[in-house]
Amino acid sequence: MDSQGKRMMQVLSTKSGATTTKLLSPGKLIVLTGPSGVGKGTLMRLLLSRHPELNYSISATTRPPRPGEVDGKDYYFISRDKFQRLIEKGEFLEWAEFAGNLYGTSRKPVIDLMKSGKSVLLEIELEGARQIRATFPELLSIFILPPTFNELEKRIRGRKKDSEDAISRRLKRAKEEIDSASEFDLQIVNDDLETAIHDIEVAMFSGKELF
Ligand SMILES: Nc1ncnc2c1ncn2[C@@H]1O[C@H](COP(=O)(O)OP(=O)(O)OP(=O)(O)O)[C@@H](O)[C@H]1O
Ligand SMILES: Nc1nc2c(ncn2[C@@H]2O[C@H](COP(=O)(O)O)[C@@H](O)[C@H]2O)c(=O)[nH]1
Repeated sequence: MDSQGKRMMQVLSTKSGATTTKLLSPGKLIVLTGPSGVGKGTLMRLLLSRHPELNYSISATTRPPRPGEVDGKDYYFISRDKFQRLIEKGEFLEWAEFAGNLYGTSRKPVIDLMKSGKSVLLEIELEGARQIRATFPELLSIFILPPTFNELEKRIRGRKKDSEDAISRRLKRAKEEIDSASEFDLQIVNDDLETAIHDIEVAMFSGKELF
């Protein structure tokens, strides 16, 4: 088996705590989307730590860094002018305005990873997910839902990272986003974190295009 076709062994944890050996085929694109605060980032970090063959693309944003966020690790924090220039040069695979800031996925790193047979996980908002789905119809797209709207609000507030203005913009947008959940391949409720991870893993490892 050559490096492109090499299937990597992966241990898939199950809800019972038992493990099963699974193979994730390379060169796949998986998109996690859903409202702000639903837990996409938390799920993505867990998936990346458990499945080293998955790759993450660091997004660019015009949002100022939150305390503790690191440029080049959490995001590339850039000015609106620079972001606009990158749009004009066609450097983004997708980009969108969300709650007053611009966010985008750089084209080259994602395409290079996929060309070299690596799998890529993107964690992006609704408009960007739609753009990616139009470009790569074969992708696996997963919409993460909160157990209730009240719980979503509790999570956004609980992380204490956003201003009141940002929280209300995000909650307003969340209602519209949740109404679009059925556009995506799968809808997974992030109530119990381990159950949600398990459900995503099942989709990743048993979807026909992922085997
Ligand atoms: N299953 C869960 N149960 C309870 N709390 C959770 C769960 N999943 C995530 N959280 C918490 O919810 C908060 C928001 O999670 P996170 O930042 O991952 O959301 P997000 O969808 O990535 O948000 P954003 O889109 O704004 O970046 C965090 O404090 C996180 O610890
Ligand atoms: N369309 C894109 N959306 C992105 C990208 N990177 C992150 N995001 C999404 O933006 C919101 C807000 O993020 P936050 O870090 O300010 O809380 C959230 O839904 C992210 O998933 C991207 O490259 N493109």
